[in-house]
Amino acid sequence: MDKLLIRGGHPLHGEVRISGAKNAALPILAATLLADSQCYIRNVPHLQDITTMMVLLGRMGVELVVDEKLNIEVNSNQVHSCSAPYELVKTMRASILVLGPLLARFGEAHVSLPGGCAIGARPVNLHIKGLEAMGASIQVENGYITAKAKRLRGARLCMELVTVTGTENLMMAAALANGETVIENAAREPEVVDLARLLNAMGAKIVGAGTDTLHIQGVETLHGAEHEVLPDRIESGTFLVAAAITGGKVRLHDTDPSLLDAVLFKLQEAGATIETGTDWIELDMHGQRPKSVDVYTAPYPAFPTDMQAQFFALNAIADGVATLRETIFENRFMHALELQRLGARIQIEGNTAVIRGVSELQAAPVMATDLRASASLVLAGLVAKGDTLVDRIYHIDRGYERIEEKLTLLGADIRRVRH
Ligand SMILES: CC(=O)N[C@H]1[C@@H](OP(=O)(O)OP(=O)(O)OC[C@H]2O[C@@H](n3ccc(=O)[nH]c3=O)[C@H](O)[C@@H]2O)O[C@H](CO)[C@@H](O)[C@@H]1O
Ligand SMILES: C=C(OP(=O)(O)O)C(=O)O
Repeated sequence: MDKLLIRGGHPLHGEVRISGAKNAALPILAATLLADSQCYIRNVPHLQDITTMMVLLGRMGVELVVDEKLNIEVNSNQVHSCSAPYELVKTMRASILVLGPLLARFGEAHVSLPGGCAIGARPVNLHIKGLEAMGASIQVENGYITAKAKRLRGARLCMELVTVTGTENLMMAAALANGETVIENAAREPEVVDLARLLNAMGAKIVGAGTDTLHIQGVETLHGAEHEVLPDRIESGTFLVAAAITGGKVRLHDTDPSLLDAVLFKLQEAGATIETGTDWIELDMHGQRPKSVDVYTAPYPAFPTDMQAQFFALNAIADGVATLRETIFENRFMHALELQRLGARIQIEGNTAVIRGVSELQAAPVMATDLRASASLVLAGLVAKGDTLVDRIYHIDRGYERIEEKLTLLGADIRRVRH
């Protein structure tokens, strides 16, 4: 099994290109199920989750042609199966995103329940409830969701809580429903907006993406379209923390600073100088140790839960005491125990962690438990004294494209080893 071996102590300097966003590319690939002609998707990141989504679509009969840059041509006119089997869904929760499109276009879907994961229970009850309100008949049996609907009908949906993939699933379903759907308390994440952009290019009538109320006028058919996936704001944030934690200076290209306000404010509070242009961000830490910063996660545009673990690592070596509150997932502090193995001083009570920064971390073997937890261990490894070996990095490969190559370009001493 692959591991990452990191020798800490090298401030990062240089430039790095940011990939397309995993959390936008996944719903976008699922949305191609809705089109009756070819879609062409550019800037797709090269990630394990993308491969899983392509395998899943391929099993249904979707034709995918991928070039060497991972631009993808997708044609879903030969779909012969509306099933998403457990063996694929269990490796990637985002497989649930095929439920809405399959039901809306083909009238049926048989999708494995994704189950919980390390960061929380993550039920999909609100996806199901929304589709039922749109007229679907749904049964949950033997670990599978079986949904049927001759044609979905528009409905007024008031979401009990803000759910990103829930909003995406219902928006895709509503695009082909009969009549108008209104989604209140919708997720405002940039990835939802990117998906709406593709759907509208396919002929959908969606108004309000990026606000908490979506109006979707259903249409009879959707056609193919071209789309460029937006930059990954979480990969961007992770590389900025890598620069900040090591006291370095890094410029990100092909990113979008406007998607990262909450994270950039926190990095400035930690002592970084930040400059931005339309598609670049430069962070300079001037060789200084970061100052502790409090973090409170909440739906966009507040501070993203997907950056909480990275700021945990930053605070572990910062000057001061920080309080981190995780409000989205009930079990997203799994990295804390591993960071403690590196010498971090952490106290946890419920959804709140108090981190007393230490001036130095000590290397140790550590184990990744989920995607962003692995990122936090890599970040800590970049500053820990000695060689940190990060195990179970298949988690990191789900969401970071060639992370060790990109960090090496910035001067980190990191390599993939097989033990
Ligand atoms: C592929 C993708 O885009 N993943 C992102 C998406 O996950 P995902 O869409 O799964 O996360 P949600 O926004 O749905 O989850 C938010 C909260 O709502 C709860 N909930 C959700 C749906 C539901 O039917 N019932 C329910 O109770 C969840 O358990 C969680 O506590 O948004 C999360 C929150 O920004 C991010 O961390 C993930 O990276
Ligand atoms: C939690 C994440 O992803 P997923 O929803 O795919 O598990 C993430 O990207 O941090």
